[in-house]
Amino acid sequence: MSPNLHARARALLSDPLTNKGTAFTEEERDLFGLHGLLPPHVGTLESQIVRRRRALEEKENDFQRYAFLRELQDSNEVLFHALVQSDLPRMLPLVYTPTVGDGCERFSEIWRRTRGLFLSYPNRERIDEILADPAYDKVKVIVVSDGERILGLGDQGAGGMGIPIGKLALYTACAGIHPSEVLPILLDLGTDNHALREDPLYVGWRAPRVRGAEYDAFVERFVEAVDARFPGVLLQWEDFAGKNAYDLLGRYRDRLLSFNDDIQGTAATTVGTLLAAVRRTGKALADQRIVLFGAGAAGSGVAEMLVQAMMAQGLDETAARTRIWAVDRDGLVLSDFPRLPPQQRKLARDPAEIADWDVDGRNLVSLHDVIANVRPTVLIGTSGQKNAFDERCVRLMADGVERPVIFPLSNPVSRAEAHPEDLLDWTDGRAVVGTGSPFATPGITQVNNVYIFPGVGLGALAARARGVSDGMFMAAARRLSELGGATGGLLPPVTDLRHVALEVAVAVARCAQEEGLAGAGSEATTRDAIAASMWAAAYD
Ligand SMILES: NC(=O)C1=CN([C@@H]2O[C@H](COP(=O)(O)OP(=O)(O)OC[C@H]3O[C@@H](n4cnc5c(N)ncnc54)[C@H](OP(=O)(O)O)[C@@H]3O)[C@@H](O)[C@H]2O)C=CC1
Ligand SMILES: CC(=O)C(=O)O
Ligand SMILES: [Mg+2]
Repeated sequence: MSPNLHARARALLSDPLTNKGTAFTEEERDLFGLHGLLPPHVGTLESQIVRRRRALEEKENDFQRYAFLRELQDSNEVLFHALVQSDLPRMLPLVYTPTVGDGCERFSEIWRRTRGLFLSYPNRERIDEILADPAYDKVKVIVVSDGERILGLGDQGAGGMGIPIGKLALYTACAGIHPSEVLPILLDLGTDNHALREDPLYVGWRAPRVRGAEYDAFVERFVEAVDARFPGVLLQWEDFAGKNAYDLLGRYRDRLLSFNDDIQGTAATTVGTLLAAVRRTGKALADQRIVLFGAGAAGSGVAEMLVQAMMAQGLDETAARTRIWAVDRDGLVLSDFPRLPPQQRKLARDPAEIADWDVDGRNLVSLHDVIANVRPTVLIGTSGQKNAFDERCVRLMADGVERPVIFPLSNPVSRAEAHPEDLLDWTDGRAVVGTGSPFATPGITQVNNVYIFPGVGLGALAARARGVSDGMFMAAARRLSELGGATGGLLPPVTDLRHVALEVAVAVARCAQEEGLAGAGSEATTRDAIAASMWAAAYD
């Protein structure tokens, strides 16, 4: 065998996109010179899944399982995805929330091999050069984060890379985007997490976060490089802190095929689930009184889409806004607050409206005060504040509302505003409960943007859309709201996420065409064509 063939054999085995491990056939072993590098047994993908599943379950805890799965992904992508797809309810909590939260916090501890791109501030002149690698020629979907607001865990610096990796694993699992077509990117502009900067194991750039004009210039350079290198790519902004999340979405949504998952994906998931929930409670969305706790990127996005959904049910904008109360760090958001972020201005209430409220809070109008005076029918948490929905608030809300709808959406589990079992207990089982992360409590729904983003991305790509509009997210929310019925849940179970992504994709592609953001009636956007384009894990 020539030295070239030896080198190629090793390259084949060490590239996770080409490695098949023991599943290389005898013919492939002859052809690629793999004899001796593999044990003699020739296995199948199915037998490999059994072996890896056994090893996975022998790990002591979920963090070890997460690390095991990450290593598997870095050594054999087909096997990793086949294992994930073989049992989504078991695997999703390991590769995604809640365990991905530990994965980000302990990213430096388990970093082993390259995956995706770290674009660090000191490398800002090299972005084009880094993206030029032919290994990325097929890339269609990018998920990018700067690691500043990872789930409800705050600034995780370079460790935030766990999120783009996890989200893209779901693009493959749910929307069938081939692993060679996805690229996780972490913009490493430093971290303000002092413990990380002082940790000798930290793998990121040890500097305070770059902010202001330099931050903007860096992101601009990144966007220009992406646009030039990957025309038509879909870019998902993920887990940026509130202000940057809004600024970047506003600046780039018309320049790149892009969306912010925390603002728009979460909104569509929540509105879709609420539309399904209110159908069950028998009262229109426009007749609900909705309290949002945590008016950052996710909460404000949810509020704006709720306004749109209520307007579609006949309310005018002013009336729709009167159905929503936003509570943030300083209590009920009021228009006379000195420093209101732009996304909260439209949500702020006039202090005159609450002049005759009975309030406990001394310096602020607390969640409890708002519940006592508003008597909400729906309570949504996007605050990252563990146990903020306490017994006193929940019992008060449930007093007089037959089916209180309560969604503690913050991730991971350690940041959830309430435990679903407590919510059911305090409401005598009457609450309609949705959580951001999975819980074992029967009868609750996981309300997570994984129900939306894979389908939105797939649909936008299939339609070759020029942008991702609010209308496309509304179409996604409406389609999602129709999918749960058959199974008795508000949303379909996690086992159906591929079907959900397909249905959402079809709705999104049609909407793009109707709105003139994509060519009309393309063959590529029929349900059959989109389904046929979805890759299922199997060896070539
Ligand atoms: N289920 C799902 O699909 C999704 C869930 N989420 C979850 O939502 C949470 C928030 O995410 P995101 O909106 O992007 O983050 P942001 O930081 O943008 O928003 C959080 C908001 O909560 C506010 N807040 C902080 N402390 C309190 C408090 N004690 N009481 C009331 N409000 C408070 C923050 O104020 P300040 O800025 O002053 O700290 C901020 O406005 C996270 O836990 C995330 O995991 C997000 C996206 C999707
Ligand atoms: C689910 C998600 O995107 C988040 O918690 O940030
Ligand atoms: Mg997110």
